[in-house]
This record gives sequence, structure tokens and C-alpha cells, in this order.
Amino acid sequence: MDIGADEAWTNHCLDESLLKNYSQSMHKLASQFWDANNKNDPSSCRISWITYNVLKYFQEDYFHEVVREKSLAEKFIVNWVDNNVICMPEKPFYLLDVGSCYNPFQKYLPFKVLPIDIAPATENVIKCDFLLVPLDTKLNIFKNVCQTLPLSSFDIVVFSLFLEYFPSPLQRYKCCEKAYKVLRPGGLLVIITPDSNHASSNSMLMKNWKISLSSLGFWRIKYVKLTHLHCMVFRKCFLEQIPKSWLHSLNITNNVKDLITIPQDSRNYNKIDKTPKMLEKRDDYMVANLFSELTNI
Ligand SMILES: C[S@@+](CC[C@H](N)C(=O)[O-])C[C@H]1O[C@@H](n2cnc3c(N)ncnc32)[C@H](O)[C@@H]1O
Repeated sequence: MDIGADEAWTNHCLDESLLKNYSQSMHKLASQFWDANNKNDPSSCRISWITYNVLKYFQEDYFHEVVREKSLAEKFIVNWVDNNVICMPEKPFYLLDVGSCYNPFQKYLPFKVLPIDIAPATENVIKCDFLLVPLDTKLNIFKNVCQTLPLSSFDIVVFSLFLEYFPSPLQRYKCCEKAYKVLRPGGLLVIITPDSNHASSNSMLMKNWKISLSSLGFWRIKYVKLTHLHCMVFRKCFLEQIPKSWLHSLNITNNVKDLITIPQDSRNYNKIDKTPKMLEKRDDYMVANLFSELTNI
């Protein structure tokens, strides 16, 4: 029976032991295997990649991006006034790590981190369902549970291996919309999503993500395909009309909320053969291979 994404999500969230089990396994996989294998190399470690690129933006590229936005404003005939530019943020940069699991950014001193997760794997992570948590003027945490997140407050929002957790593109879109609201103008949304295929095989998908996020007021300033990951940095423009005008110039107006798709979305689960099968030796090899592929995430 098809129950739809929202009901599927509600049912999933009710199963606390399943959520906990997942995040603890994820913590173990990331800290005991991936971190040990990738030696903090930004060309293979997602956390180092994010840290390197975010610091480069705030410490070297910030004004270059402001100049670029100003020239785009001229191109799309959007009214630009110089006091659009709010002062450049200073260290420590305020980072919201959504789906943090085990707070992997805590060791980086340039960040003041708020790590949130629907099922924290460690005690220093705050419990919060990002999809449902209300926004307000202030951060409100009660008994290690986040009650409200503050609007226009963060320099950086990180979605690392997070969006693909949701069953529908619309839920992913709502998360990006929320990230837009909690970011300061000029702030960054960093998205990391897994994919071990060649860069060209899902390039259309990534282009659609760019379109969808542009409709919210983000401008993509960096995109890199690593062996097993797509890594993207989106900047919250001072003027949301700029990315929206870009979309308008391409005649893109429809379905922008349904474009954050992942390869699993197009799988027809009704057609999958559900008759129980005996596991064979070659199934073990297949699973082992799958994980060895991910050793340098
Ligand atoms: C694959 S793990 C990624 C952990 C970490 N970000 C990393 O890169 O290693 C995804 C995490 O997202 C969390 N999560 C899923 N849905 C969430 C939601 N709605 N709000 C907050 N966290 C969520 C899960 O509990 C899980 O810990």
C-alpha cells in the first residue's frame, strides 16, 4: 500500500530504537573506518572538504562574491544599494550541522557549532527534527531538545549525507527552504550527497538541485564531484531576486519544489521481488564490496 511521504516520515520518526540504531551505526562507520582511512584529506574526507572550502570563502573569497553578486544585479536589472552588504562575519563562524550524528565539526576551532540530529549518537548533539522544528527570533533548547531555531543567525548550514534520508523531493526542498531562513545574508549552505558513479552520469540531477535552490534565493558558488560524493556550496544572496531572475531568464518557473531528486526516487519498489531468498556467499562479497567502495568518503 502506498501511504505517501509524510505518513512514511511520521511512522519512521515514531520508531526511536530504529533511529538510534541507525545513528549509532553511522557514528561507528564514520569514526572508526572512514576517518581512519581518509586521514583528513579534503580530496576524500567530506568534513575536511567542508571545513577547507567554508574557511576559504570567509577568509579569502567573501568580497569577491559580493562583487560578483553586484555585477549579476546589474545584468538582471535588480536594484543594488551598497548597504545591502552586511559586515563580513568574524571567527568563530556560527555553524549549524544538521543531521550531525556525532558532531564531527567540534574539533575545528574556527567554528561555533550547533550540532542537531533527530537521533543523536553522542551526548553533545542536540535532539531536533529539522523538518518540523519551528523557527523563531531566538534559539530555545530545553533538556537537550531544540524547541526553536533562530532566524537569520547562522553563517553556515551543513547538510552532510542528510537530504537523501528523506523519502520525497518536497521534504528535501522544505529543508533547504528552512536553511535559507536560518542563514544570514551572505551565509553558506553546504550539501554533500553520496554517489559513486562517474560525474557525468547524474549531472542532470545536480543541475536540477541548482535550479531548485536558486528558486529559494541561493547561488551555487562551488561544485565538485569527488570519487564517492557530490560536494556543493550555495551562497544565500543578499538579494533573492538575483537567482530568481536567472531562472526567469531561462524560462524556468514550474516544478521547482520537486527537483531535489536522488536516484532511489525513480526506483519502482512495487516491482521489487519480495519473496524471501537464501543468502549466498556471493551476497556477502557484494555487501563487502559496497562498503569498501566507501572507505574514503
Ligand atoms: C548519514 S548520517 C550523516 C551524519 C553526518 N552528517 C556525517 O556526515 O557523517 C544522517 C544523519 O541525519 C540524521 N537525520 C535524519 N533526519 C533528520 C532530521 N529530520 N533532522 C535532524 N537529523 C536528521 C540521522 O539521524 C543521521 O544521524
